[in-house]
Formats: sequence, structure tokens, C-alpha cells
Amino acid sequence: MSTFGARLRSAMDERGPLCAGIDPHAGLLTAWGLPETVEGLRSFALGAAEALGPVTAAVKPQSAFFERFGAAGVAVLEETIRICREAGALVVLDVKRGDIGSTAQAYADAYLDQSSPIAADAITASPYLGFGSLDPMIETARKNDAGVFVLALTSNPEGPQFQHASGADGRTVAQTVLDSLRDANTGESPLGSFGAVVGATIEDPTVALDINGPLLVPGIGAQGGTADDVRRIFDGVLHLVLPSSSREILGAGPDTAALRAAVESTAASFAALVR
Ligand SMILES: O=c1ccn([C@@H]2O[C@H](COP(=O)(O)O)[C@@H](O)[C@H]2O)c(=O)[nH]1
Repeated sequence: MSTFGARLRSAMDERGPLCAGIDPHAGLLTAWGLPETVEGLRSFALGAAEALGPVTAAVKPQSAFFERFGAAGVAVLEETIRICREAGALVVLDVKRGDIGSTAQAYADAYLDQSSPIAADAITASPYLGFGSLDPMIETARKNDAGVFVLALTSNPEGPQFQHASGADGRTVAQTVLDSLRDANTGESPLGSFGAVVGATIEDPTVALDINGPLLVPGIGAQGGTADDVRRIFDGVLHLVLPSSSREILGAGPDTAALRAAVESTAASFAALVR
């Protein structure tokens, strides 16, 4: 198997640069005519996976919306991941894990070791125990041709309080994360496997985003981010950008054709930025 970065590069080039989120919000279950039960969750998530998996470069299930139904919800998450991967989409599992190294290894074993029942192509990780605490995830990802997306400049308004703070060397926390990712991606071609999460809603894009790895960009659509924002914030690194949109695309469902049309038009608007 090729590296996660190489697989993602091919998928973005072939299917268009878009990650479609699967976030089974209570309001979306209702909008799709489904009950707020684990059966409703299963119909929603599997319907979304079958519609989106064959047409999007990447799919990003949000673990929280599955976990809220307990073990039965996690079983639906495993099924969702399997369907998306079998359909050819890369699965970025949004779990935002981070802990001391020994526990980080257990998270890596759960989500990145490809023999695990809940393995994904990549996960999201939180660096707030120090970037080095993520080493077990980075090393397990390397061994398994998987990837890790680390929070750098998140799309929520509270993020700058921590992410813009400066350390002893004068770099912001966000820049330290980005620099560490660039180091992890050294020598990788066509794209490293270690990405950053940078929102389409950030107000101060004065960071070096050239990490030779993917930039997962949430905040599109429901949070107000647009293709114009992406063009402005990511000028010079647009080839690294993997825009991510959940509610706006899912709002087109449950009809499969409508979901795919939403994916196609969103992906086309971002593909136009890199031409
Ligand atoms: O900075 C971040 C990091 C992660 N997210 C997640 O992405 C989706 C966004 O959903 P939308 O419906 O497209 O707003 C959601 O799962 C978040 O947890 C983010 O928004 N910002």
C-alpha cells in the first residue's frame, strides 16, 4: 500500500479536493425523517456513506455523534468506516485524540493499526499535551501507511486564545505545530501523511502553512467559510488544501443524487482555485 499522503494526493486529483463530513446531528436526523435512535443513526450514516463514499476523495465521520449512542453507536461508526473505504474514499476519523505518550499509543493502536476493527486511514489529534506526546501516533501511522491531522488553527472563535500564544522562542503555538508537521513530512513526495487542521474562518493567517502535507480545512458552509476565504487564507499553498464540509452537504440529503450533486458542486468550486 502507498502512504496516506500519496493516496490522498491521488484521490484529490481524481475526485476533486473535498472531504465530506458525516456528522449525524439530531437536527439532521429529523430533517432526513429519521428517529433519534441508534436505528436512525444507522440509516443516516450508512445512507451518507453509500452516497458519499464512491464520489468524494475523503469522508470525515465525526466520532462524537456516534459515541453519544454508546457501544451500538460505535458499531455503526465501524460499519460506516468500512463502507466508505470499500467505496474508495479515504476515511479521516475526527476523534481529536491526545494524551500522555503511553495512552497516545493505545489510541494509535485503536485507530491507526490496520488490524483494529475501528481503523481509519487517518485521525485528527490534539497537540495540547505537547507535540512530542503525539509521537506514538506519528510512528504507528508511518508503520501502517496511515495519517494524522493535528489541530493548528481551529475554526472556532475560542481557538486563538491558545493557538496564538507565543512560546519562549517567539513562535506561536500554531506555528510550532506547523513546523513540527513540516519536519515529520521531510522528504515525502508527492505529499506527506501528516497534516494540519486550519479553519476557513481564521482571521489571522500569518503563519507558514507550507508543511509538505495536507491542510484539512473545516469551517466551510455552516460555519461561514467560503471558497473566497480559502483562496485568501491559503494563497501559495492551495495545492495542499483539503476543504471539509459536513452540515452543508448533509443538508442536501437523504436523496443520494442530491448528496452527490452537493459534493460535485462543492468540490468543483475548490478545484477551480488550484487551476
Ligand atoms: O477546527 C475545527 C476542527 C474540526 N471541526 C469539525 O469539522 C466539522 C465541521 O462541521 P460543519 O457542519 O461543516 O460545520 C465538525 O465535525 C467539527 O467537529 C471543525 O469544525 N473545526
